[in-house]
Amino acid sequence: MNGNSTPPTIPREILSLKDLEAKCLETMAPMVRDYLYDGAEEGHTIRENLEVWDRWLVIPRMMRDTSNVNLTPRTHQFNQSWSLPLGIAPSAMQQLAHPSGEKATAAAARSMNIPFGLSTFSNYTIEEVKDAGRDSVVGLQMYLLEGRRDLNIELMRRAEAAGYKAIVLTVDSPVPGNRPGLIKSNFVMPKHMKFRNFSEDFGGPLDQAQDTQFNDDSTTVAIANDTNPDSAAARTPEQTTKSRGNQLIVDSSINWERDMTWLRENTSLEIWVKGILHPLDAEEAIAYGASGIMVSNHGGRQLDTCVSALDVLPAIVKQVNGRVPVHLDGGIRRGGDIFKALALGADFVWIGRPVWWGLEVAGEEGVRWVIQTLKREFEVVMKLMGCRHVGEIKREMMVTKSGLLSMGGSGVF
Ligand SMILES: Cc1cc2nc3c(=O)[nH]c(=O)nc-3n(C[C@H](O)[C@H](O)[C@H](O)COP(=O)(O)O)c2cc1C
Ligand SMILES: CCCCCCC(=O)C(=O)O
Repeated sequence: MNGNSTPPTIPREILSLKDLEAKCLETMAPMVRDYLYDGAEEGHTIRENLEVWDRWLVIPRMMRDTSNVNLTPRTHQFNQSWSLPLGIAPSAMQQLAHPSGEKATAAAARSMNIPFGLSTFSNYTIEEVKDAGRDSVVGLQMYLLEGRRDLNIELMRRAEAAGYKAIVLTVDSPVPGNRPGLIKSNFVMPKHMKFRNFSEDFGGPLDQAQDTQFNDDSTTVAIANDTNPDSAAARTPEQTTKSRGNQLIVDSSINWERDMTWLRENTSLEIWVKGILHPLDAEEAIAYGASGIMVSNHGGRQLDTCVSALDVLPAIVKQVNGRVPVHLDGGIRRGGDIFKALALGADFVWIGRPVWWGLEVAGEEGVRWVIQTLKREFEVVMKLMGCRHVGEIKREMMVTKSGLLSMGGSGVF
């Protein structure tokens, strides 16, 4: 974190999120940097998430009077109107980047009228963050905890009471991904930071990664046995083993039938499903009552070499066919990326890591700068593309390089 005592601002020479990232890396502690950047295994999916956007080229239309452009999403999301089709995805332990952590992020989201999702593993409470972000704080991201569904129920009650709109169930993380960088840097959350949503002083789920991947003791065996689908799926949520005293463990036995039913029975909030990459999983989510779907590979942090969200988006949008909103995250760094995701059918997009760059450099102000920059870039792209509102963004405005070659001399070209 920036150690200056004067209120930090973003230096004038920083023009893009890429510049901000470089600035952030000048001061970010190596362990925090490793946690933020660490992807699964060799980082293929992280790179894919960043490169996929440039495989699509845009074909602009001219002379369409774009003097006034409306950037608001086509439809309300979480029953609210937002200034942009952009939100802040849940990410754990934001105090690592700034002492005000999730409170600063939520306040920035509020000031820009975009939504924010809070991680189960935040450093500020459901109530504190709601207070900082008010109507912008719409979702509580949920990991279902092994043997401690009582804690999940308590979190949901508190989210309901505080006025959250949705539980965002993350389905791509039955176990932490193989994250070697994190192990090498010996990542642990500093002692003075807490998972403040829990009254007990719990250890975090990433300690689990260290145990499962690199230790050779009896605990490892116990967890490995827990991932056996035959034994796990047969248990009720309450029967899942509470493996270790003070450590929160994500339930690796999560499954559609048992857990979506359990969630629907235990909360009045909307249930959104985060981490969908297959059209048939989108279908499962809808069948079990999901109010919305987030196409995501968890920022490349879980399964290496898995597809990018953008590449599978069209197939998922086709499958969903307008029944629920389809959102996307992963690798969004420019206003043009927002445009491309919408052109391929997303209703809304979310960002993860760029928020940490803003937090690190200038706290709440830095996060606001990130949102303002994406907004400004998106607006310019809309104008140059000849789109006066989000409803005018069309699939036909984009082509892949190989698609462009094969179009030579055909159709209107
Ligand atoms: C540091 C960090 C922590 C994260 N923590 C969570 C989390 O607690 N729950 C969750 O569902 N996703 C989590 N994510 C994933 C994000 O919600 C999101 O899917 C991803 O960051 C989007 O990709 P991007 O970082 O390229 O924008 C985390 C991501 C990062 C970078
Ligand atoms: C079972 C995965 C726990 C990870 C918790 C935080 C997170 O989602 C992330 O670091 O990514």
